Amino acid sequence: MIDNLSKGPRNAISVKEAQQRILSQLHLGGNERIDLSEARGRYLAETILAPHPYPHFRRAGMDGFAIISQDTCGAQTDQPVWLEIVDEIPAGALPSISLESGLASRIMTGAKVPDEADAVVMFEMTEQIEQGGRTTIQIKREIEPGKNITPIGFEIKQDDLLIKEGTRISSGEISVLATFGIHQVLVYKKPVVAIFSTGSELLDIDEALQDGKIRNSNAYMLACQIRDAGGEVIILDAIPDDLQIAKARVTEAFELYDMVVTTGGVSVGDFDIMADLVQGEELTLLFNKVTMRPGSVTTAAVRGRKLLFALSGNPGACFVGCEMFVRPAIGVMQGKDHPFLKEITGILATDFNKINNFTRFVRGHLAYEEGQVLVYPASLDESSVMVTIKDSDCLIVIPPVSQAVPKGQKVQVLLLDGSGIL
Ligand SMILES: Nc1nc2c(c(=O)[nH]1)N[C@H]1C(S)=C(S)[C@@H](COP(=O)(O)OP(=O)(O)OC[C@H]3O[C@@H](n4cnc5c(N)ncnc54)[C@H](O)[C@@H]3O)O[C@H]1N2
Ligand code: MOO
Ligand SMILES: [Mg+2]
Repeated sequence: MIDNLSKGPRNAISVKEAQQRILSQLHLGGNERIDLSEARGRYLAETILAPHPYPHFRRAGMDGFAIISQDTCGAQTDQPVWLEIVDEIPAGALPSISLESGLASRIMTGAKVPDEADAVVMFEMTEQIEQGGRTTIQIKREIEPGKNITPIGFEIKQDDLLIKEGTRISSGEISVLATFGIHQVLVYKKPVVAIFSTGSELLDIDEALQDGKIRNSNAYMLACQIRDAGGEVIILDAIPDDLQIAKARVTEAFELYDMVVTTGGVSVGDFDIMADLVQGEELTLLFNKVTMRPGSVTTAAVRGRKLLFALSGNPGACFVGCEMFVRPAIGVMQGKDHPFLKEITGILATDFNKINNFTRFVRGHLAYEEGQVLVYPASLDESSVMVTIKDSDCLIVIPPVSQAVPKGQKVQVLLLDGSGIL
């Protein structure tokens, strides 16, 4: 007879407690210097201060004329002032003439303003007239000092904090770094995560369907989630339901990679080998039951400084387990300050009738209606259901309740990638 108790006792702990146990094991990964053009999505491993102010010269904000504003004192429609144009300054060039009262320089947007000028008047506010071999402009109103000039350091002063260590690099950060000539950056190495699926029922995605078997969708779903979280993925061949083979393969993966994520075989079934594997002496179990649904059987263990996440085989549970535990772990290893899914408050758009004794993370989608964030639970939300993951941009948190949660109730909502408001 097969002894299910060999899978060891299961003491359910809360999601928060499970996350804390994981955090306590995590350490920052190594770092590497890479080209800025390769840095999108990476996490900075250094804090960067501004090496110079930005802009670093007084910059014209309009195409027009650099002038001394005092010269326009008293100017009005019937009493224009006349200034002589003595220079032309394209962007990238330097003024070649010092301005004095009565003189103006043509200047283009982005060009350095002559030191003596304190305003730029745009072309449209002037009239150019040739008289006596001189080119002059007529200005019919007073121009205030500073007009259309961006002062030195307007955006950033020298030594200002540019980007803090642990920041994820996206277009805005790339723009800042490029501006300051920081063409290479120190970033955390991406943790290399091995993905194993377990289950003798699994076919690879290019195999023909067979009766009783299914294609291994979880490995590819997980690979996507892990890459989104900033990890590098190695999808390893699926493991049949054989404890000795699984042990050998997982041990090998620990030697080669920074983290191991498995899917399937963590429940109490006769062939649920992961539940036994995490009880082995090389591993220290962190938890094997969490008061959440889906994903109650989510299991985590540590070997040396490396983590093993044994996620459920049920696609819904596998997805949620990865979002709640694997994603934050990868974030922390790259110095991310707030590694957990972002949380907002939303309003439940339909009744939620399932009674739970565990906290439920219900797949759903957000809608903005009349200034409010409404959340719609997915029609099919069981742990085993795969198809509604693609329609979800959030997880609706339904705490343990003994009654249905009515439409209109405020609920906590965790935002998934693609919610558009991350
Ligand atoms: N007697 C009990 N049975 C079950 C319990 C329980 O408490 N007592 N828990 C149920 C819950 S809840 C879940 S969740 C599942 C967890 O199952 P496992 O993690 O052991 O996963 P498997 O048994 O290997 O597979 C479950 C399901 O998922 C399919 N699967 C597995 N791997 C993949 C994959 N890579 N891609 C797509 N689908 C996959 C597998 O074929 C099964 O249908 O246990 C319940 N049972
Ligand atoms: O572990 Mo199961 O997903 O709780 O439903
Ligand atoms: Mg099972």
